[in-house]
Amino acid sequence: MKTARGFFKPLAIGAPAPWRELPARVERMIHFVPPHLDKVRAKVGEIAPTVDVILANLEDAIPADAKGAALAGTIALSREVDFKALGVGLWVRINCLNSPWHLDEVATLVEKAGDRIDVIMVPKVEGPWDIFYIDQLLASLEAKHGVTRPILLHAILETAEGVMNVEQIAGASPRMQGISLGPADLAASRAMKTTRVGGGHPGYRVIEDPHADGSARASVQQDLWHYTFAKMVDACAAHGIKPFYGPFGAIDDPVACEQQFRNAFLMGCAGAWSLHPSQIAIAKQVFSPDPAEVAFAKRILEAMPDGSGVAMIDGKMQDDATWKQAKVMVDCARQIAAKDAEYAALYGF
Ligand SMILES: C[C@H](C(=O)SCCNC(=O)CCNC(=O)[C@H](O)C(C)(C)COP(=O)(O)OP(=O)(O)OC[C@H]1O[C@@H](n2cnc3c(N)ncnc32)[C@H](O)[C@@H]1OP(=O)(O)O)[C@@H](O)C(=O)O
Ligand SMILES: [Mg+2]
Repeated sequence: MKTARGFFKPLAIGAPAPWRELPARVERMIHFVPPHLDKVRAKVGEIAPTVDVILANLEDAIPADAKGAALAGTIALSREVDFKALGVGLWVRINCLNSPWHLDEVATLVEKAGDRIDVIMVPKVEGPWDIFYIDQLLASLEAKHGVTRPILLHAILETAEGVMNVEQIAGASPRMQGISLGPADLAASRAMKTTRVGGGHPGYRVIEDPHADGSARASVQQDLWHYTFAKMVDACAAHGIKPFYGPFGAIDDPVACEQQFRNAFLMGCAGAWSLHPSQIAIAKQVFSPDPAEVAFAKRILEAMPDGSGVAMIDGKMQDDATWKQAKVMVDCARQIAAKDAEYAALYGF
C-alpha cells in the first residue's frame, strides 16, 4: 500500500490535488435515470430539485445497443440541468471495468463533462486494484482536459470477492466517496437462491423447538443482508467514506422498501438508491433523522455541554458515549437542514 505522504500525491502531472476531506454533501437518495430515454431525461429538470443526487446510469438496465445513446444522453443531461446551482450531485454509473464500453465512457465523460460530474460509480469492484486502475486513468484524463477538482469514486459492493476485500477497497484512494450494497449481483455471485432485489425472504427464518403438545412452532424472518451491511459500514466508517444501500426492486411494495431503507439507516448508511419516482420520498423520509430523535439528542448535548460525565434523561442513562451518538444525530440533522427547508423547520434549526 501507499505511504502516508504518497496517498495524497496527484497521480498525474497537472492533475488536480486529491481531496484531503470529502465535500460535505447530503446524499439521502441517489436517483437513477436512464439517460438514453429522452422522455425521462426531459423530466430530470423538474425532478432534480426534489432529490440530493441524480445518477445517469450506463450499466445494468441499459440495453447493450443503447450504451452509446446513454453516454450521449449523459453528456447532454450534464449541460441541460445546472446541478451545481441546484445543490444537487451529478453521478454517473459506468459499465464494469472488463466491459468493452467503460474506457470510452470514462474518456468521454472527463473530456466533455469533467467539471460537472461529481462522482463516478464503479460496478462489480472486486478489490483495491480496480480502484487503483480507475484512479490513475481519471488523474491522467483530468490533467489532459484541465479538470479543476478530482472526480470522486463510488464502488458497488456486489460480488463475493468484493465483500472479502471491502476494507481495502474503502481505503484504496482519496477519491473514494462511498460504497453501495448491490443485492442482486451479490446474490448471484454468492449463488443465493433468491431472485429478489434486496429486502427479506420469507424462507430465511429461525424456528422454535418442537412443542410437547405438537402445537404450531413460531418462527421469525431474519435479515439476509445484516452481515454484509455490517462489514461494509465498518470498512466505510474506518476510512471516513459513506456507506449506502443500493436498489430495492419491488417498486410495487413501498412498505418493504421503507423497511429495507430503515434497516440500512439504522446500521449507519447515509442513503439509498431510488429507482422510481415513488421511492424518492421514501428515501428522503427514512434518511432524514426523525425530528423526535433529533430533539432528544439535543437534550443529551445540552445536559453534558463538554461531552463528559453522566446524566439521566427520561429514565435513560447518558454519558460520553451517548453524547457522541447524539452528536452524530444532530450533525446529520444540521447538514440536512442546511439544504432542506422543510427539515430545517422540523428540526428547529
Ligand atoms: C439490480 C441492481 C441495479 O443495477 S438497479 C439500477 C438499474 N435499474 C434502474 O436504473 C431502473 C431505473 N428505473 C426505471 O427504469 C423505471 O423506473 C422502471 C423501468 C423500473 C419502471 O418504469 P415505468 O414502467 O415507466 O414506471 P411507471 O409507469 O410507474 O412510471 C411512471 C412515470 O415515472 C417515470 N419514471 C419511471 N422511472 C423513472 C425514473 N427512474 N426517473 C424519472 N422518471 C421515471 C415514467 O417515465 C413515467 O412517466 P410518465 O407518467 O410521464 O409516463 C444491481 O446493480 C445490483 O443490485 O447488483
Ligand atoms: Mg449490479
